Amino acid sequence: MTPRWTTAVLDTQQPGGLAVVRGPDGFLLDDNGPLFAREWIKGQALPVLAEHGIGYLDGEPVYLLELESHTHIQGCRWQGLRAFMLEGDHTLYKVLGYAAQIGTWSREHRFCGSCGLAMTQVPLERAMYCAACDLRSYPRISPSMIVLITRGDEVLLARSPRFVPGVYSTLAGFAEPGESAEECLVREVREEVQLEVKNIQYVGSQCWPFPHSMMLGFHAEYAGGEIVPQADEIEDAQWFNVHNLPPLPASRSIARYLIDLYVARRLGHAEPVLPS
Ligand SMILES: NC(=O)C1=CN([C@@H]2O[C@H](COP(=O)(O)OP(=O)(O)OC[C@H]3O[C@@H](n4cnc5c(N)ncnc54)[C@H](O)[C@@H]3O)[C@@H](O)[C@H]2O)C=CC1
Ligand SMILES: [Mg+2]
Ligand SMILES: [Zn+2]
Repeated sequence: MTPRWTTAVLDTQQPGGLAVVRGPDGFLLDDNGPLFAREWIKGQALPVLAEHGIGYLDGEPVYLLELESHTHIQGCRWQGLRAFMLEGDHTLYKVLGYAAQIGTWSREHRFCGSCGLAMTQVPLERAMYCAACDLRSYPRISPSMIVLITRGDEVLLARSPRFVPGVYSTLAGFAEPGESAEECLVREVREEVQLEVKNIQYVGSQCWPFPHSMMLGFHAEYAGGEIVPQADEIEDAQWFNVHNLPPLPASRSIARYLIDLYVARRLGHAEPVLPS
């Protein structure tokens, strides 16, 4: 089956196609959603910072207009990417998640990080270029590990002060230079709860465009220690029985998948599918 959405670098000199519009408050949307006829929306005198051709949706070319500032358009409103992740059509969320990462990168790479001069878009490549330094900057992706730690019928879940009240999730953290995903896992688990783990198994990965994480999902077994939550980062961490779980993260997150997968295996239920 042909995928409905494929990413591609498109020539912005070509007319036509569809456009998504991103500003400081998320994506623009009207009653038909966040995809606009490109020529029409470009005629609305928007404060466009950058335009990128991002791919094909059902065969139609799709472009991103990244705006300089907030703007009002009659009959339209703004919605953040998280709301599309929670409620929207999955393919549309993939389009917008990709657009958000390209928009963030393009906004943050207008100037060369080495010499400070303005950078230009490289035609037909997803890169910004500084001619003075002969330097290309590509979209940033930040590898992050995420792990479900288990002890028989119990799973270790924790709360960050940033979470929705009541929700508990798996431990996660950004990889640092010089470490493998497994080393990152061992370090983050020690830092966040002071536990030791064994039998580390890679489970799967997920793009997490908030703003540019690549989640590498693992399962690990408890090997020792008492839970000591990290000050400021971890509000609470507990062992929960698989029959008595607290409110969990959104169903499209790999955090939720890691929990659901373990519970399904433990209870002999059908296994969930990892959301891309
Ligand atoms: N898809 C999912 O199911 C989940 C995704 N996540 C994501 O995983 C990522 C890491 O999780 P956290 O616990 O927040 O990380 P963390 O435990 O490493 O702590 C966050 C801190 O890392 C630093 N930081 C921020 N951006 C960084 C970067 N690009 N590289 C290195 N350090 C950075 C900052 O000091 C920040 O306060 C986040 O993007 C988070 O949104 C977290 C949980 C669930
Ligand atoms: Mg963390
Ligand atoms: Zn430069």
